[in-house]
Amino acid sequence: MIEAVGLTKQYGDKTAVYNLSFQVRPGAVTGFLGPNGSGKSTTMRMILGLDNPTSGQVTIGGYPYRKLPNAPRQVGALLDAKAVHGGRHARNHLLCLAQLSGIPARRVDEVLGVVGLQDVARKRSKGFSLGMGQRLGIAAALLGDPQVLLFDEPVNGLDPEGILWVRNLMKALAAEGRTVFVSSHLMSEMALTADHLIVIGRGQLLADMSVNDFIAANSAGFARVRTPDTEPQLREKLTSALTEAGGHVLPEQDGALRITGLPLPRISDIAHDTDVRLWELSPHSASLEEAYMRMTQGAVDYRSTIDQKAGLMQPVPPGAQPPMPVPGQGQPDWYAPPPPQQQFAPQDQQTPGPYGASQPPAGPYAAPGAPGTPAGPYGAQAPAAPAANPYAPVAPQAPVQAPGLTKQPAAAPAPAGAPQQPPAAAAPAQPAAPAPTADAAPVSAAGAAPTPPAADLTKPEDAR
Ligand SMILES: Nc1ncnc2c1ncn2[C@@H]1O[C@H](COP(=O)(O)OP(=O)(O)OP(=O)(O)O)[C@@H](O)[C@H]1O
Repeated sequence: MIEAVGLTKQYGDKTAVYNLSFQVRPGAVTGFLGPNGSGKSTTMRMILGLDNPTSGQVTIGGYPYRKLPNAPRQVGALLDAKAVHGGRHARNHLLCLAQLSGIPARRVDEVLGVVGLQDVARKRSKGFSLGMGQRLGIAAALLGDPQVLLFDEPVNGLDPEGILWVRNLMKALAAEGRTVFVSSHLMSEMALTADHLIVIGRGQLLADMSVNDFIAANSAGFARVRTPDTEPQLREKLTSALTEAGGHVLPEQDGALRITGLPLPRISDIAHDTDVRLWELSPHSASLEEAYMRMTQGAVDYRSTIDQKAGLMQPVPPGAQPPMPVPGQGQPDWYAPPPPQQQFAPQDQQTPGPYGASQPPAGPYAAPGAPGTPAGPYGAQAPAAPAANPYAPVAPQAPVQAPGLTKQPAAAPAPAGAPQQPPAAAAPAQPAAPAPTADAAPVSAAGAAPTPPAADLTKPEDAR
C-alpha cells in the first residue's frame, strides 16, 4: 500500500503539491487524475524518492521508498519512457537494470515477451516509436515482479491495440493483489481501467473515491427530447411546459432538448398533455469525462481561449434569423452528448467518442507480438463502463466563464469530493495553501522553509 500524509512540495514559491493525504490500496487499479500541472508527476516522484517532500511524508508498505529493503523488487515504475539510453539495445537496457537489482537475465526475456518487444529486443531503443518506448518502460517496471506499480501516463503514444493491452495488463496486475497506481488524461480509458480514483487540482486533493461514486457525485444524468424538426413551435411549447413543471431545459446543438430535474415518464406525460409529438425521448448517463470536467473546472491552469474567428462563423445574411442562442453553452457544466447517429451507428462504424471508448472486440488480449495466443495472465477482459443515475437533480449553474481567460480562478472543491483530511496528529507543519487566484503566488508559512527546486530526475532506473 502507498500512503501519503500531508504531502507538500514547493519549488521556490511554486506550491506543486499541497497537504495531500491518500492511500493506494492493493488489489485495485487506482487512477490518478488531475489537470495539466496539478502535481501528479511531482507526487509520483516523491513516492519514488526522486524528490523530497517539503513537508509530509509518503511511504510504501510503511517505508519511505529510499528505506525500502530491495526496493526494485518491491516497486516498479514508469515515469518517463524516454529516459533510456538510446544507443542500447532494448534487451541490454533491461539487462543493465536487472543486474543492478540482482534480477536474473531470464526475467528480462520474460518481460520482453509480456510487452511484445521480443522481436525487437536487439534493436537500439533510439529507433523505437513512442509506443515501443512505452512498452520498454512498462517492461522495466515489471522487471522485479513488484507488488507495487506506478505508471505515469502509460498509454501515451500507444495505438488502440496497445491501449487495450495496457488496460488489461493493469487490471490483471491488480487482480493478482498488486497495488497499481496509474495517471492518465484519457477519461474514457480510466473509466474502463480504474476501480478507484484519486483526483487532484492545483496540488490539492479533490476526490478519493470509487469510479462509480465519483461519477454519481459529480454528474447529473439527463433526458434528451426531440420534437419534429418541421414544427419548431412544438419545441418552444414543450420547453415552456417542462420549465413550468420544474425541469431544466437546455437546447442541444442538433436541435434536441436536454432535460434535467424531471423523470422520463413525467416528461412523456407533459408532452402528451401539451399535445407535443416526440421524435425522441431517451435517458442519458454522464460519463467519467463529464464528471471529471465538472469537478476540475475550477482547478484548470491552462485553458484555450475562445477564438470567435476560428469557428468559421458566417455573418448572418440580411433579413435572416440569427441562430438560436444556446443557454448554458460555454458554461463549465454544459456538455453536449454525442450526436444521435454516433450513438446508434452500426457496431463496425463505432469509434471511441469524446464521452466513452468503444468496447473491446471479443477475443484474447495477449501481449502484442503473440497473435492467436490465448489470453494470458495479462489478458483479462474489461468490464462494462460504470452506470450513473440518469435523473440526478440538476446541479446549480456556475457563473458564466468570460471567454479569453487562460488562467482560471480556483474554485472550492465540490462537497461530494471534499478532500479527506489527514489525522491531525500526523499532519506536519504546512506552508500556506495555494492562493485562490492563479496569479497570486502561494505564501510560505513560518517553519516550513521551501526546499530549493530539486533536480528533475525522472529516469525509472534512478529509482532503482
Ligand atoms: N523541478 C521543478 N521545478 C519547478 N517547478 C516544477 C518542477 N517540477 C514541477 N514543477 C511545477 O509543479 C507543478 C506540477 O507539475 P507536475 O509535473 O507534477 O504536474 P502534472 O500534474 O504531472 O502535469 P501534467 O499532467 O501536465 O504532466 C507545475 O506547475 C510545474 O511547473
